[in-house]
Amino acid sequence: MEFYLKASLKTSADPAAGKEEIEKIMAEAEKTIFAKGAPEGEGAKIKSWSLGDKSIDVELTSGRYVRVHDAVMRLKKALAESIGKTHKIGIRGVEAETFTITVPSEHDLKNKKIPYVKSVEFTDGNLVLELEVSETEMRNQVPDRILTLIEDKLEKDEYGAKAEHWNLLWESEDREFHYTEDPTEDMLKQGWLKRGAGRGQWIHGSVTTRLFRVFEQIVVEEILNPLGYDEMIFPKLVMWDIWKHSGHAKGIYPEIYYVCPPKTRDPEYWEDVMDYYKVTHEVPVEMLKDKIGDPIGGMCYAQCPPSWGFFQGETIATESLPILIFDRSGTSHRYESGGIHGIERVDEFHRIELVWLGTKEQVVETTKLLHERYAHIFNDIMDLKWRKAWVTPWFMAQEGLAGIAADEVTGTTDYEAPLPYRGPTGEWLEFQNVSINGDKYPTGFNVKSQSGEKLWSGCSGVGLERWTAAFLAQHGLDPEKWPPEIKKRFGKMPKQVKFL
Ligand SMILES: Nc1ncnc2c1ncn2[C@@H]1O[C@H](COS(=O)(=O)NC(=O)[C@@H](N)CO)[C@@H](O)[C@H]1O
Ligand SMILES: [Zn+2]
Repeated sequence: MEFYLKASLKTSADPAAGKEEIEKIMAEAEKTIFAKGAPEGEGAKIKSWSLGDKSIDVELTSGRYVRVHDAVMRLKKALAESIGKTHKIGIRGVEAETFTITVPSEHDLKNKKIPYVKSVEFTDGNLVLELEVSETEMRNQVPDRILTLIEDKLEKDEYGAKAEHWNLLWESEDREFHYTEDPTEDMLKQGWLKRGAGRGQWIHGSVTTRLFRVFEQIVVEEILNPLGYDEMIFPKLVMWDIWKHSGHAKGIYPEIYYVCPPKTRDPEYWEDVMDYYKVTHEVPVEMLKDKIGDPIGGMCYAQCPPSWGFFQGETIATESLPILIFDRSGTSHRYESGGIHGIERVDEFHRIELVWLGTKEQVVETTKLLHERYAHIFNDIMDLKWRKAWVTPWFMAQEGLAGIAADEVTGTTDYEAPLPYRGPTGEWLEFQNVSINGDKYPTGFNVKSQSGEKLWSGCSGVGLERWTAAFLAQHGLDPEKWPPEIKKRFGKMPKQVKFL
């Protein structure tokens, strides 16, 4: 990997007068200003330099230490101090004439439209990127972000785009399944629910709603109350700024439902749209496009990110840690893959999101307690066949990254259940997860602790559609056949609407 920069340092006067000082600085640079912060001999190098009548022209190369754009700023500073004092020659600015980054790669880039990248050439095992950057971009680490972007792409290709990491942690004993139908088909037949007007959207009748609430109540009574979680209400319309801090802005675009505000509330502005509808009974979507503003963000996707707005920029008192909160105040929306998935994969879903925040020890301890409580629910109350696996952390997957986290503590545990109707080799359903997110969110949202110790956090998403899908797929739709605890909590079958 190589950085190359041909730059011209614009001077306020002919630099020839300072030739001696300039020569000295150039001669020593690789041992002094270009060496600081780099392992022995791995700093920036001067390929050539010369004096113009109002500039000092230089060619620099570097590896990943003391990169050429940092090196040229150090050179500018050293030169300005020296010839500025002795000859009153100022350095006006740095102009990058040629800036290239060369990265070894097996193949070309698919997307070549990268900000500040003029061209991408794939020649004999290398990607050669030609950048078009000013001093501002060089100071703002734009070349570094471009290199990171390329290396992430190459790494992801190495892992294989969707190479999800999966390591079995635990599996409950096998159970006999007396029911092997597709519960969604059965529920439709029995009128428990109906498809909504939207893609992957359902309208839940009294029975599935009751079942959601039974599962929710179990989470409240078996986990949230005993472990001391307090309920909060997290925003459900998420602004770009939140997703910038949470990292979602790196890779969430294919799956979010975008939200745009009207350009104005003035009814006159909308009169033509209303008239159009009243006459044609069609919504003039084309007309709407230029009457609504740019997307301000999207519908709730991961559910926990907006909670961080509550802690952002704050220092938390030791007595308040660990913070244990949960939200169940609204829906999450994802533009999921096409095709009909029944209720196990929908575009609009209902989740209880638990978030915990504290020192690393507190977060690890809290996570352990959670795993124990969940096991108790799935083994002793829901009588499920299930397993849990160590997987690519959800926040990496949602930033389009693959692999596993740096340390063995940070990461996501997926809880999965077999759906008998999919057959013995059918894919198991991820029905919830528990994650230790390391210091990602406290750092991302600049949350500090009174003790100064790094804050860690974790989160767990309980998907009510998923719990219901797993439970009904294994136990069927007849409450008489449900585990006693569920049957008791469910009570008498609620009355249902009779359609003729
Ligand atoms: N399309 C979907 N339909 C139904 N439930 C879903 C869908 N996507 C996610 N969920 C539920 O939400 C849970 C967590 O989603 S996640 O993306 O894996 N993880 C996160 O977003 C974390 N913030 C924890 O919620 C999943 O385990 C599942 O129970
Ligand atoms: Zn979360």
